[in-house]
Parts: sequence; structure tokens; C-alpha cells
Amino acid sequence: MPFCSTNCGNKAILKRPKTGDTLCKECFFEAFENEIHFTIERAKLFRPGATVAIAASGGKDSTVLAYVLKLLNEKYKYNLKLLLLSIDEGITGYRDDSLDTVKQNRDDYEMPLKILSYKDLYGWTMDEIVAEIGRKNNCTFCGVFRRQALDRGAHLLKVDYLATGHNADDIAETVLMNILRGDLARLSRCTAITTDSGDGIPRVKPLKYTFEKEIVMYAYFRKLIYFSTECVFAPNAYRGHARILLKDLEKIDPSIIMNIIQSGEDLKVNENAKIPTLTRCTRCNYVSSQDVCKACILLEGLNKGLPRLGIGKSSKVKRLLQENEEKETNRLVCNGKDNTCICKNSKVPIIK
Ligand SMILES: Nc1ncnc2c1ncn2[C@@H]1O[C@H](COP(=O)(O)OP(=O)(O)OP(=O)(O)O)[C@@H](O)[C@H]1O
Repeated sequence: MPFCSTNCGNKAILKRPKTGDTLCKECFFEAFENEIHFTIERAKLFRPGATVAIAASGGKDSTVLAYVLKLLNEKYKYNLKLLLLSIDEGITGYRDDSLDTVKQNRDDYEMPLKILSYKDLYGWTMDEIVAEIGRKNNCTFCGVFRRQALDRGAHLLKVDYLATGHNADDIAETVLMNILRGDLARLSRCTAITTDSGDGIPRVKPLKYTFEKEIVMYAYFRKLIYFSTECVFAPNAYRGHARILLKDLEKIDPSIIMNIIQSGEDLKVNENAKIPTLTRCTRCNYVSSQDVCKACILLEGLNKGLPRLGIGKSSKVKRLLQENEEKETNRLVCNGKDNTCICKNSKVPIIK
């Protein structure tokens, strides 16, 4: 390797994937951290003195986020109070192990940690949900429940912001995914660095412009402890296709990642396009674009033995809910033979 391109006199040990610069370890740390500081400052991401919950999964991104936020908070005197918030989805052999990493981070970074579980919040673990739904659509449940669980946790902790470890690759992937799905509503808001969940606690993404490859390098050279195993249920997620596409494009030209984000940011939505308006779920009062939020529909499906209820188009969901209500009204006896009963196991007779 040649000398560091900053002329600091040290030998370079890496080539930055984002810029192609050859840098020594110290200059890489500085460049990496300064870019995140610049992102935070330019977007005025945090109000001085605020309390911030860092959504901590134990993975590389949220671990690096916690480490860098602590470092920048001290260096630049943001005066933030930092906490860790973790959601235990109940995935044996994955989340139980990664939560051990989060606990280690809690001790190393001296930040209070709050863990909320799907079992406590929804009555179901992901292991139990997968046993019902199978491995095809399970990520829908996990994503919807996690989003709401993090918001609930943020409210419980009475924080001012919820910071997630979403990085530039995640955001570019989401742009591609929303294009592939034709989901204009999500496409128009997925590149925002701050999103308002509608109930007062903004979600922020300080790593929005940070490349995943550089996060891995940073964690490696800083010797940070993180959990690197892929979720045992993830391989079938739709996101995986967008991810593969992005990785292939990145090989051609790494700046494609930033270009996709920029395209998403500059996108202007046709005024005639139909964008759903946010309202409150009539059941749980959580912010929703429908009368009943996705989490409540998914949960109802699980509890009634119709786990596919919330999967697919909202018109299909409405029809299923209606059919279900009709069945409930008409139900007298489940004979366990004709499969018409809505009970979880229609082989078991139910006498009303
Ligand atoms: N179980 C969880 N508890 C708390 N926050 C989570 C959890 N899962 C994901 N997040 C948050 O959402 C962000 C993006 O989620 P993603 O699924 O990409 O995470 P990951 O790959 O498991 O871990 P990481 O992004 O930390 O490397 C994470 O960086 C983290 O801030």
C-alpha cells in the first residue's frame, strides 16, 4: 500500500469504498466520523440537550451508530442523553444471541438499555408466528411489529428522538424496492433523514450517507463487538432481491448507491398521484393509513387462525375480514369436518 493520501506521513492500510482514497487507520476514522458529524449538523438532526433512543439490534450498523454517537456527543458537545432500545422478536438462535451483544454494548458504552419483546407486546414470538405462517411472508409480520414496537418503546422511554442504524445501502435498497413494487407513497418518503411517525417522536438516520462496506471496516479497525449472523428467517425476504441487484450495480460503480439515494430525494411526485393520508387506527390508536392498522390486522389474523389475513392487497384484507365476521355471526356449531369454522383448529368442535 502507498502512503496515506492526506499526506499525514503514515502508510495507507485501506482504500475507501466511497471515495477511492487510500488512507491510514487514523485518517479513515477521522473522515468516517466527520462525515457523520456533518450529516447530523447539516440536517440539524438533534436538538441540543435532547434524549435519544438508539434502536440497537446488536448488528454492525446500530453498534457503530451507538459508538460514533457517543464519541461525537462528547467531542462536539451535542449534550445528548443516549439510551439503547432493543426489540426482542423471539427468534431463537438469532435475537437471543444478538441481545447478548447489545448488553455488552450497554456496559461498554455506559448507556441504559430497555428491551421490549414481541411476546409481551403482541402475545406472539416470531418463532411462533413462523410456525403458523411458514417462511414466505414472515418478514412482513416482523417488519410491521418491529416498527410499532420501536415507537412504543420510544414513548415508554419518553425520548425526543429514535435513531436507527439504517445506512446508505439500506436506503438505496428501499428506493429500488419501492420502485419495483410501484409503492409511490413509500418511495416519496423513504429517503427522508427524519421521518415523523405521526405521534411526535421523530425517527432519524444519522448513517444515511454511510456506506455499509465502510461501516464494516470501521467496526473492524475499531475492534467493536457486534453480532454478524443473518436472521435465520431472512433469506426469503423480498428485500433480498433489491439487495442483490444493488450489490451487482455497486460492483460496476460504487457511486451508484449515492446516485440512487439522490434520485429518491429529488423525485417529484405527480400531483394527481394517490398518496394515502395518515390517520389513527380505530383499535390501537397507532398512526395508520387505514382505519385499522396493519399490526392490528396481522394480529387479528394470528389470533383467529387466519395468519394470511394481512398479507396482500387491502381490498383482499377487507373481503377476508368481512367473510370472517359473517362466519362469526352465522357460526353455531363447528363440526370439525367441513372446515368452515374460523377456529384455529377446526377439527375441534366448538359449541356456541
Ligand atoms: N431488534 C431490534 N431492536 C432494535 N432496533 C432494531 C432491531 N432490528 C433492527 N433495528 C434497527 O433498525 C435498523 C435497521 O434494521 P436491520 O434489519 O437492517 O438491522 P440488522 O441488520 O439486524 O442490524 P444492524 O442494522 O444494526 O447491522 C438497525 O440498524 C437498528 O437501528
